[in-house]
Amino acid sequence: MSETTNKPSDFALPDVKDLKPLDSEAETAKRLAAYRAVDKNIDFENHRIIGIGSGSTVVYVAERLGQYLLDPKYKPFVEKFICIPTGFQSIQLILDNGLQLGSIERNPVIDIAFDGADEVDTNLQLIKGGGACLFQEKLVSTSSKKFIIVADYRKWSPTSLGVKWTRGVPLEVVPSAYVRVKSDLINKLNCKKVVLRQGGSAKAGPVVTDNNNFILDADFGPIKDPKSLHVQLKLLLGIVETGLFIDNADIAYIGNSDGTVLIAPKS
Ligand SMILES: O=C[C@H](O)[C@H](O)[C@H](O)COP(=O)(O)O
Repeated sequence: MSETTNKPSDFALPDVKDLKPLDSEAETAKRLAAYRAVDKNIDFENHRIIGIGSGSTVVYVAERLGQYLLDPKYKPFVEKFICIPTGFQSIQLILDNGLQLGSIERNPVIDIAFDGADEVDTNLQLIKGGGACLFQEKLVSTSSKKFIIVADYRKWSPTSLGVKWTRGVPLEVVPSAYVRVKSDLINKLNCKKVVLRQGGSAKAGPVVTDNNNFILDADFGPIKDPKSLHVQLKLLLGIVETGLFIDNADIAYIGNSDGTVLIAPKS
């Protein structure tokens, strides 16, 4: 029987620099950040449990891992990886790229996790949850020995959080408590504006998270002390988790439009 020419051993892992640009500068920058983060941080011999986040940037993390899986040199390692998802979309990314799906219940300690962010400041404090996935993302990222952010240049804030991401801090709330939380945010925490996130044209009524909760977007303007705000928010009854990820990320890979990557380690 003759061998096909398209067998996996013909696969050559592409260098991100050699790939054609995508439809927009931002999309190309996302791919660059994600590929570079995977290339520089995966330890094929020692990593086994890998966290895969949510959103449009982490798509390229899963894609890159899928490419390693096709390369005979890396396949024996990557096929043993157990990937821990942060939500429904993340499960699909893992499966679509041929990776092995695991659960955080079976694998409560994660070697390394990758995720996107809506805003990243110079201390690597983050706003996340723009895609309504924050609770499971935080469960995975805080269970990881190393947590890596991948993002494009629009997410990097050299001043403070709340400057680039102006839609407000995403808060996952128990549905029956959303009116109470809204009122507490305004009256107790001087929040400027709170919006119950809506499904828009794709769904009549509010967004419902993977945990069957609602999302409130709470605008505090520029956030001087994200840690203290996070602690205050957690004291309000009804808030399950906040989109402020504090002292969690170890390093951020920020793709620039000129083809460079800003690598920001935790200080
Ligand atoms: O809820 C969504 C997540 O926190 C995402 O990781 C975040 O919104 C960044 O998404 P993207 O990579 O699409 O900008």
